[in-house]
Amino acid sequence: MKGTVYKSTGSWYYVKAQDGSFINCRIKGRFRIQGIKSTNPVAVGDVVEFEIQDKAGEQVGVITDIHDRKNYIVRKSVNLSKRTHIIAANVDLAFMLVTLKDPVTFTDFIDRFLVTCEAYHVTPILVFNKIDQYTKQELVLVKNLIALYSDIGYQTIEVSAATGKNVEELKSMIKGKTSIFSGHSGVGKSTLVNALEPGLNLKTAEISQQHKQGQHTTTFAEMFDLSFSGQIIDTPGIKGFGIVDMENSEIGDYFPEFFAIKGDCKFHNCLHLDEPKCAVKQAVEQGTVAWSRYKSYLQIIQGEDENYRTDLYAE
Ligand SMILES: Nc1nc2c(ncn2[C@@H]2O[C@H](COP(=O)(O)OP(=O)(O)OP(=O)(O)O)[C@@H](O)[C@H]2O)c(=O)[nH]1
Ligand SMILES: [Zn+2]
Repeated sequence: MKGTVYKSTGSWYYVKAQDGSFINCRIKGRFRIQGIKSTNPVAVGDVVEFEIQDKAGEQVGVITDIHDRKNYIVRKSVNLSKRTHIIAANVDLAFMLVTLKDPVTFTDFIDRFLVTCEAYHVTPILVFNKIDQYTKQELVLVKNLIALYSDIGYQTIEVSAATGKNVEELKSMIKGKTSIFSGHSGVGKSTLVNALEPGLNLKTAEISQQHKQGQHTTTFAEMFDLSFSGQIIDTPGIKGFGIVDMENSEIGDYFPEFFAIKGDCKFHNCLHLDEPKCAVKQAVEQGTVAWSRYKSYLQIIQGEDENYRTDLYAE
């Protein structure tokens, strides 16, 4: 039988069958997926084949096969092993909530998210939340950022989870799709999702509270059906996505505006660093490519820490 994984605890998988019923499944003993060094062979969002077995009068599912993934999102494993943890598979849209204050979202964080989405073939959408809380001056900064990213070709939307502004528009974007929401703690993920689907209480708040108390909890993603069709994957405790398994030579290609002009670089394998006659660096100098984007690129290529801070908004 075919089904979709809605939840996993590491040893159990909660699978929704095509008839809408849910079955607890285990993985067949020596079941492994070739070519993926991950700590979890099956993830939320995976489409799987399973068999029903009768164990002491109880029906238990056994996952026997996994269908090809359209895409998957990973993060580095917490234990620093070289293996990765698959957060979710078969994701259509990845939303990142951005706020310019309370908390501040810096452009390097946005850019890392976008690069990861490019690499994993997930469509990113930048959601500028808390649009109700900005002064006129701050709104100018928001508009500038929106212009920057929409010029590159990214979808953006201004919303207010508090006042409901553009929540209906956002709803029409997620309708019928499988979406994932990320962003710094406090950007309003839970509030927004509750505005989209009242009653769907995501665990994000609860988990970050646990972090504050210094507890380490292993958290697992979970998928929820939306009443107006579509699914949201809740990923407790995940602010952004890690950049893993990326060669320096491919990072530039995940900046669409760099990719578009790299044919004009003197060297076909230009890394846009110190090479002469680099079209990307020229574009940065001329202002047609944003300096903040180039700066993020340098940070990623130099492997700087994700929490590296810049104060670009002050410029
Ligand atoms: N002014 C304003 N406040 C908002 C808006 N959306 C959320 N908030 C407030 O921002 C705070 C954080 O919101 P949450 O929904 O808990 O944020 P979160 O992203 O889920 O945070 P974590 O659970 O820590 O990841 C709360 O006090 C919300 O009431 C908004 O659109 N406007
Ligand atoms: Zn170049």
